Amino acid sequence: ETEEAKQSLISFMSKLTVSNSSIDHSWGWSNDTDPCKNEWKGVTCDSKSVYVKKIDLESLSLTGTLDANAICTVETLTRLKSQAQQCQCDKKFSGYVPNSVSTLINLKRLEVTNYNISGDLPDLAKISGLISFLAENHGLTGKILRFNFTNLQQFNVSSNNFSSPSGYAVLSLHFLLLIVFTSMKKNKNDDDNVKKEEKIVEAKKDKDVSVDFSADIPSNASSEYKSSMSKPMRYSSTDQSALVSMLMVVLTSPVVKGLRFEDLLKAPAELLGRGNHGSLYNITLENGKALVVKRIKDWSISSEEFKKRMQKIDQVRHPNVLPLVAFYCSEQEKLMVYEYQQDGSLFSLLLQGPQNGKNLNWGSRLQIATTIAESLAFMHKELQDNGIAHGNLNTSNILFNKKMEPRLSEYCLVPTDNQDHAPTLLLSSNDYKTNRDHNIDTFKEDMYGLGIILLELLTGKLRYNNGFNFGGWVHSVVREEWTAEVFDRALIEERASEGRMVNLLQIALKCINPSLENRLNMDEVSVVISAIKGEEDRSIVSEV
Ligand SMILES: Nc1ncnc2c1ncn2[C@@H]1O[C@H](COP(=O)(O)OP(=O)(O)OP(=O)(O)O)[C@@H](O)[C@H]1O
Repeated sequence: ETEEAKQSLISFMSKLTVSNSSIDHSWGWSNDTDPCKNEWKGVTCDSKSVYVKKIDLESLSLTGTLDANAICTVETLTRLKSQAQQCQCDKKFSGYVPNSVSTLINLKRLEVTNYNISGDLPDLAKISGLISFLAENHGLTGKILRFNFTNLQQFNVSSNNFSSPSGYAVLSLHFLLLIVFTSMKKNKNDDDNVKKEEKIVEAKKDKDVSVDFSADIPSNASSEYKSSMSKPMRYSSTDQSALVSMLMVVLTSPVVKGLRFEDLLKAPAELLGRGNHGSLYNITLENGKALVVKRIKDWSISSEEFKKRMQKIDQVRHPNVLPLVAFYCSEQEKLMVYEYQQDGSLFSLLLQGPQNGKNLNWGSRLQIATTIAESLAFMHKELQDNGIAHGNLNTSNILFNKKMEPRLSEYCLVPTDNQDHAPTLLLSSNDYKTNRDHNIDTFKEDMYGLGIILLELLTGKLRYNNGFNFGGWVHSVVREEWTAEVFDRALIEERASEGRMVNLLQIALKCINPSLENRLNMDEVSVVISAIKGEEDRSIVSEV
């Protein structure tokens, strides 16, 4: 996490206590630890352990002041949950929900029930991705403003002291909103020209009070996604609308037939990550289909060139390269759309260990290495003349299907013709910084990326590790002739063939050779890795 966010969290926790004693040190929440890497109690981070996503204090039996203001700098927060037990209705908590909570644009759930929270209800309309707001049994006051969230699934502010929108005091307003039906009422507005939705909600109330929650909203995507994506979508006539549709190109995939840019805007969106190349969102279309949208950052490539590259990529298909299903391109915005892959990435498998029946034993690691090298060799061969390499090869771009077959995603995100751009994308690790060469060739860079992936598979360690010089570490271990020490313990325990592991290690070291000239090409690498795999297969057959 950033230092600022960490300090905010510490300040937030400092106002809470456990039954009049101080906070348990074993929970973390201290200056010398990191909320994600040191797994602070109650904190959940993203899969790369970089930023805080959720805070759940429900099980910690805390008392004190819930200073929600303190955590408003933790912009990545998607959930804040803190619930006093029903038996603690003497309201040991106090606090308030500040208006600045609306700066938490990624917030999806805010659940603070049974505390002694007072003050006005914050302006929830600004957090358009909110799906749950539970704040029952408080002393919340003020007016419930007109708002409408297409995403909202739960809203409970029972037993508070609100006044109605028209100003009449309403005591103990108790209602549970059930979103029963969403009707789409498309309505073009000449000023902002965004699609509008009208939601029908059913309110079950214990007092005969009607509150109007309907208001027009531009879309139901998270506000960051929505606001960023809607900028280039300002159009003011039917002609321009048609032009916008032309900018959205749906490729040959039957899964998204007829997909329109408006469908992307309208769909609920969840931020999956912010990488070097931009932000990635998971969106769900009305028909239930889940897609991911990569909103590309700072790619100074002409629209024409972008379109050409995308169409070229579409023509070169390999079963282990995730196909692009659509793309969008305007002067301001470039988007790439893929199907959502629910079976995780190589990064998460290496980081979190075996999950959902997936296990990285020696056989599967060798299979993954062989498949990636083969698919890259194929793509490089087919796209050599067009100068299109993957450009961003890393373990989070290797996604699995149910059978644990790897697929490369985001092929072609880096233009080879833009030398100014390429180095910044590639300088994300210290090991590369030390070996950088200004004459970047993205095909060779793919080779470097593959080398690092092979090292990660062999060592079980991840390249991205706070200033850790991964490549340098491997080199030093090998130089000192401690080769066996470099391998993942699990592989040694499994009695994987040391000879074949050393052979693969040698290939990896060749791939990351600082001298670009001396690196092999992908076809050569693929042949050698397949040979190691063939040897392994034969040894298994002969053992049987
Ligand atoms: N099609 C997909 N389906 C499901 N998850 C995906 C898909 N593509 C990427 N992801 C996952 O989403 C997360 C965020 O992806 P993102 O591309 O932003 O990460 P990154 O590769 O580190 O960034 P960048 O490519 O910009 O350097 C990663 O964990 C990645 O594995």
